[in-house]
Amino acid sequence: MEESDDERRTWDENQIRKYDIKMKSVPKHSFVDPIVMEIMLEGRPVIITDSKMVEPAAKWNLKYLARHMGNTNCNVIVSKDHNFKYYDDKCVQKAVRAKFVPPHKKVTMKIGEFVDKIKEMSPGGERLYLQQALTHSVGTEIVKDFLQFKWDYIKGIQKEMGWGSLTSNLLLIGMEGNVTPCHYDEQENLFAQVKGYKRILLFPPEQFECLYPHPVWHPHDRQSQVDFDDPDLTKFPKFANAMAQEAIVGPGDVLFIPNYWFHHVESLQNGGYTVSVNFWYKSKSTGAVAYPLNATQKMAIMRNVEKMLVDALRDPDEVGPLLRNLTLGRYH
Ligand SMILES: O=C(O)C(=O)C[C@H](CCCc1ccccc1)C(=O)O
Ligand SMILES: [Zn+2]
Repeated sequence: MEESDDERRTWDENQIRKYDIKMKSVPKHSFVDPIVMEIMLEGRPVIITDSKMVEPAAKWNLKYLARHMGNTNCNVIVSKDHNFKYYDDKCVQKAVRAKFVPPHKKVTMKIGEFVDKIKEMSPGGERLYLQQALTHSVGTEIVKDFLQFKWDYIKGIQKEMGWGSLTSNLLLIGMEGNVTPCHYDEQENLFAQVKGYKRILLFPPEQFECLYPHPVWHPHDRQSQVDFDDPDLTKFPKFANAMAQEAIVGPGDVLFIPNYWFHHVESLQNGGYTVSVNFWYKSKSTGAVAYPLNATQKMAIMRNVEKMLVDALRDPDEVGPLLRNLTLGRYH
C-alpha cells in the first residue's frame, strides 16, 4: 500500500472479522469527563478520546520511522497466516519445548527492510508484525517525540490508579488484517492507537472458564487455546457462553486494558498498516486482602498452583492426572 497521509477517516463493518461471539461495546468518553476515572477505578475497560496523550507520535508514519529508527534492530514476527499467537521461547520445560512447534518466526530486521517488505505484501503471502520496545536506543528523534508525550496526564492516571512503575512501551506496527489472538497480560495497559484502526475484544477475568488459557508452564502461557476462527466447542464448551466487550479504536484513542483481562486484537482488514504504542504498568499491590476474593486474585492463585505442581512433579504431563485425582468425585 502506498504512503497516503489522507488515511481513512473511519471504518466500516466489512473490515471487521466475523466471530460467533455475543458482544457489547466498551464505553467511550472524552478525557475531560470524570466518568473515565470512575470506570478505570472499577477495573473496567474504557476508550479515552481526545487526550492527545501521544500526539507527537501522530507523525510516526513509515517514512518518518524509517528515517529516524534506521539503525535499530527491530523485533519482527513473521507468520504464514493472519494470527500472531505469542509464545515464550524461554519456556523452562525443555520436554515441552522439544514437542512445541512455534506457530511463527521471530526475526530482527532494520525498519527500512520491514517497510519495504510490508509494501510488497501479497494477499495470502506471509505477514509481518513489528513489535519493538521503545528504549533510549531507538534514535534521538523518536526519543524526543516520546519525551513530548503528555506525561503529566499519563502520570496522573498512574498515580490515581495506584499503579506501580511503567515497565515498558511497545511500538506495534501491524499489517492490515493482522490478529493478536486472545490472551491476558499481568500488567495494566494504556493502549494508544496512533495510525489506522484496531478492533479489540475484551473479556473479564470472570470468564477464565470460557477461554481455556494454556497451562502456565506452556510456551503459550496466558494465551487462550480457543481458535476464534474455528472454535472447538467439544473441547471448549463454555466458550459458547463468552461475552465480549468490543472496542474499535482509531488515531488519538487510548484504550484501558485492565490487568488479567483477556483481549483479542485485530488490525482492520483493508485499512492499511496500523501503529500503536502501549504503556504496561505494574498493577497496584493488593493491600489487605478482602474476601471473597475477586476473579483476578483467583487467576493469580491458579497460576501459583500450576507453577507449584509442575515444580513438585517435575513432569508437566503428571499435573493433569494429579488434578483429576484431586477433584473428580471429590470436588465435582
Ligand atoms: O498491548 C497489548 O497487550 C496487546 O496485546 C497488543 C497486541 C500486541 C501485543 C503483543 C504481545 C503480547 C504478549 C506479550 C508480548 C507482546 C496488538 O496490538 O496486536
Ligand atoms: Zn496483550
